[in-house]
Amino acid sequence: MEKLKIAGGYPLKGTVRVSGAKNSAVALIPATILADSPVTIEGLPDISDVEILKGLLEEIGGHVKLSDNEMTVDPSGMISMPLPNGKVKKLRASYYLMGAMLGRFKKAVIGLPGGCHLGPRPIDQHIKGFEALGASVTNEQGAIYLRAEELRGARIYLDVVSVGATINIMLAAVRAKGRTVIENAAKEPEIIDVATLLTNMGARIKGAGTDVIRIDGVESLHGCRHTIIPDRIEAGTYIILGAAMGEGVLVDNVIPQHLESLIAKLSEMGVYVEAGDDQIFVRSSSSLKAVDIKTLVYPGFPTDLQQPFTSLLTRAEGSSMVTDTIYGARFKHIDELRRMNASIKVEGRSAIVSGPVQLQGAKVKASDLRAGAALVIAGLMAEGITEVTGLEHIDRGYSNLVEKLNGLGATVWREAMTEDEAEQLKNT
Ligand SMILES: CC(=O)N[C@H]1[C@@H](OP(=O)(O)OP(=O)(O)OC[C@H]2O[C@@H](n3ccc(=O)[nH]c3=O)[C@H](O)[C@@H]2O)O[C@H](CO)[C@@H](O)[C@@H]1O
Ligand SMILES: C=C(OP(=O)(O)O)C(=O)O
Repeated sequence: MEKLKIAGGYPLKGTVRVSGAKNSAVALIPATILADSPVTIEGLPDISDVEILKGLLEEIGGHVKLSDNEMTVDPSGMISMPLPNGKVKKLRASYYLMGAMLGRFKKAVIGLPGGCHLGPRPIDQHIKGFEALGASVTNEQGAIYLRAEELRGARIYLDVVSVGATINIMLAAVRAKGRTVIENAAKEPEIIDVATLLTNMGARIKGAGTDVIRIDGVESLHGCRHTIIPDRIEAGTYIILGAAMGEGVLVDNVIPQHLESLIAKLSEMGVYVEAGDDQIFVRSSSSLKAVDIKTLVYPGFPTDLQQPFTSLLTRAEGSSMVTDTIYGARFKHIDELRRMNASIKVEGRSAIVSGPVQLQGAKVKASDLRAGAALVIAGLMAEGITEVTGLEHIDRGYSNLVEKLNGLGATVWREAMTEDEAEQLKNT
């Protein structure tokens, strides 16, 4: 087991290149199951979620090659192998195996997913969608059993705007008979990316990126080549870091339109942010103003940037309110930030940050992926050395983090934990 050590307090400068989007990758890879010939995806991030999905596709008989961030999946030999346990529990997005395997084989057994613990994360809307398409869905000892004689297009209104349910229903519907209409669909850029791949595979999808998606089912799908979109959350994390500590940080390979809510909030704080075609330049300021943020579905402020943004707010003058309307309990990073001298109160779905304070290095633990990002940013802002444990969460979503940070002039390194430290961590 390893920990991350950060020597904080130094300004950052230079260029950082953003990798492919985790939340696209984890849907694009299962989507390849639906084809009958090889699919190649370019620009995948070096993250554990991608490795785990590769292993899962191999378990069901896929031939998968992954090198230089490019994955080619030959799905022709795949079978509907039950996956009730094991790797499926290591990530959230294993739920996309349900839609993709149901779409291709009309049956699937998939264990309930893992992923970040952000409070309750039900999948009732996914199940509602599968049932509307004609599947019977049961939960047996923690695994979801899906079976259908045939899948028939249906009109499905999502009671909750859900990224996962929107994509999962698309996956199940592309090879169903007739037309499926998803109403109140999520509009995140990753949904458009998945629809683009499926369309290149021969699917007929209209309206991805709006709240009504129409899918006309086709008999079969074929292989193709697809380039993934850049990760707007990874980009946002480096932009926030640039806003906190940057003497001039250029974040390269971004789609600035995906980050408008973040850019607006940073400008309101007094951060210098300039968006180019596929780059964003950011420079901190000696005094930052407090702002309130409320997370919302896209194009609102992303919940996945709420935790990293909270670290930045510790430097702002005054009181900032952070409200998470998507995950009301996504505040496990706050106790750790307090250990680092932050002054933050949690009241219901909101955290109130008082600043400015000078953060101090400390030993902290990442409870989930973006809590990890928040602590890394805090460590870089802090005086002294910070040690972050729980790296398995951070490795789910940040490609080559140490190299990218050190490329900006940070001093960050991974170190093996002693046996005592590893034992202590297990008991916390
Ligand atoms: C792999 C992936 O893409 N993960 C992202 C995805 O997660 P995920 O797809 O799991 O998140 P959803 O968009 O589905 O969740 C949004 C909200 O709807 C609720 N809900 C969701 C589904 C459902 O069937 N019933 C229900 O009540 C959730 O509890 C949550 O409050 O979108 C989240 C919200 O942008 C991001 O934080 C995650 O990074
Ligand atoms: C919550 C996240 O991921 P997941 O849904 O994969 O757990 C995230 O990326 O911040």
